[in-house]
Amino acid sequence: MKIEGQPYRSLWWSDEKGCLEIIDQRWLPHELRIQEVRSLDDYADAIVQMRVRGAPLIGATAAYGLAIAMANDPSDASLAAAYDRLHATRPTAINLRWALDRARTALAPLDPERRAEAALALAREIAGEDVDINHAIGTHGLSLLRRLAVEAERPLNILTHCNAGWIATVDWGTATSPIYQAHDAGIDLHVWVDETRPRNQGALTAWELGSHGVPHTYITDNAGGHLMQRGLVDIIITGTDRVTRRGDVCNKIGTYLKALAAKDNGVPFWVALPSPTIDWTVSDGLREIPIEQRDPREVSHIQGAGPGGIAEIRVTPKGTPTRNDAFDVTPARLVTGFITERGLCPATEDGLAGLFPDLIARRA
Ligand SMILES: CSC[C@@H](O)[C@@H](O)C(=O)COP(=O)(O)O
Repeated sequence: MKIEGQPYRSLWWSDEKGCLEIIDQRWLPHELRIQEVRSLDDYADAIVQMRVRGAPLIGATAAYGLAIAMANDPSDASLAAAYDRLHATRPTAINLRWALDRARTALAPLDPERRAEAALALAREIAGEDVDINHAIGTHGLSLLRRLAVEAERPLNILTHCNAGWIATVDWGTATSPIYQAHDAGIDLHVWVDETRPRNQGALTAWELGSHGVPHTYITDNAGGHLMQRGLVDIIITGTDRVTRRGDVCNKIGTYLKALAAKDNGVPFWVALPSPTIDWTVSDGLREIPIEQRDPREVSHIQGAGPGGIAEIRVTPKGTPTRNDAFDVTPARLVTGFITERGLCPATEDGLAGLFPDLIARRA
């Protein structure tokens, strides 16, 4: 997508510099900073610190991380250590394990001398596939939005939570891909952007949508139900960090409450789902998906841009205990359906298996 008219991806490999370059998302939406990622430590740090974030982008970054490890030392021990190091960075988004498993399966049988080149080619392939998958999600989502727009007879109001935008992926985004494609197709729409405390990923979504000229309004996390009660939300589209084979959706904290309010108000709740985000090995999202516990400081303090740069201030009394669950699980029964790269389907095991019969063999 474009920033001030110039096309960007969230990461790209520079042959000239011999390293990966990323948009360091900690500085967005205030500053566009590009960072070179060179060592395995840099890769792990980029994911842990959320310089790169969003399930698909974490997966693609990890694939490049394994490639760097193989360039430095292609031995079996190095492959195993790099896998473990990267896998330990963040626990919830399944795309991380998906990308690492795919790379390890491809690299392990190879002669070590061939691993570096093969790992880099595979990382490029994973990044390229992500772009294609997200574009296809957008095409299928566009047909859904087109139908709703005809019924709405006014600008179509879409609500989204967190940032499942192009910077959470390599390009296009998942939840935003239908929005960008609908906007580009001339559909009159407006997006309610949830703030998404504590990391305020909504500000990233607002920055993206603003750069693309998509009409939007930034709202507090608690406003969604109120807007739904007043008929001001026609559809919700979120991304996801992991979907179980029966269709439970793990996504950024607060998603569950939006789904509950949507059910109560008859608002369709759709989830944009790339197939690498399906964890076929688990069924019950509440019991089986590990929820990342992040630094309580993200709750007790807020960050923003001030006259002297980026500033952090405390919002709680000193010493107040805080807890920071980064994700929650929305049971499949609250999800209207999935928008995938192969089309739309209900949030059920049969729905997913019908679209992805070639992938269900990954079931435990
Ligand atoms: C296309 S991204 C889908 C999800 O990864 C996104 O909604 C989300 O929860 C991101 O969480 P984050 O903690 O910012 O990595």
